[in-house]
Amino acid sequence: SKKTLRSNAEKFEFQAEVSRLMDIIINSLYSNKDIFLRELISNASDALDKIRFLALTDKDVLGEGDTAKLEIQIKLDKAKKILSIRDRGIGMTKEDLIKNLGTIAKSGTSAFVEKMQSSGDLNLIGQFGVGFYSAYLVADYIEVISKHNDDSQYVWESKADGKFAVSEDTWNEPLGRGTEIRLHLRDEAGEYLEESKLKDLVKRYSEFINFPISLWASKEIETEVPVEEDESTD
Ligand SMILES: COC(=O)c1c(O)cc(O)c(Cl)c1CCC(=O)Nc1cc(O)c(OC)cc1O
Repeated sequence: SKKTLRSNAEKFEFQAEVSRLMDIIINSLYSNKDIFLRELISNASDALDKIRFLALTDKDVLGEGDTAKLEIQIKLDKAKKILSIRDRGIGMTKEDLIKNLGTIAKSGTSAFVEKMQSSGDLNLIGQFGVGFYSAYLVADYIEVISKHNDDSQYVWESKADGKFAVSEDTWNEPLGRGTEIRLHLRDEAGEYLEESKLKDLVKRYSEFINFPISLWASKEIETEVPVEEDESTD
């Protein structure tokens, strides 16, 4: 659901081409919205490939314990209507977040936008390196939390309204290393919080992925907090 961007965050404008792409995606009548998960799993896999390649020459980059587990975790939070895709890939520094997710469109972006405009076909979005933005097919507010070995943890956020914000992450659980894409789903995208649907999609899109993908549904325990009686102040 829509949120206001964090007040103390550094705010940026999307590069025009990227902004145009996002508008096309959001207004497209493209019906196969499932592709967003294929794109995010593919990005996670690419980021895991990058850190695994670096680890071939420098074992230390992997860290120890959980950060050494090269895997993808998908979490459903029905209460908050948030679908998260987390990987322990190479992650992004603050500069990477700003560059990769908003200011510098990859060369293919305008080519893809032209093609997409006429064909209406979003299916090839991944070939142009801008598959991330397909997540706006199902989410109206996205947070990207990332931790790279060379920087502290940052949060990128945007409602695809022309701007995005980046702030140092002092409130989320530390990732150790990698990226978590937190999709605040649109009201009409509730199907992506159903385990059966996600199991089916993960099976379909993980066929050629070389890393384990686990699916978690967070059980929101409804705790009743007794409303405190007003203390009678005499
Ligand atoms: C390093 O990639 C990531 O951290 C990552 C991830 O682990 C999962 C994801 O869903 C996404 Cl979107 C990312 C970021 C991937 C990305 O955007 N890469 C990228 C790299 C570039 O060099 C670039 O040049 C402008 C643009 C990019 O989008």
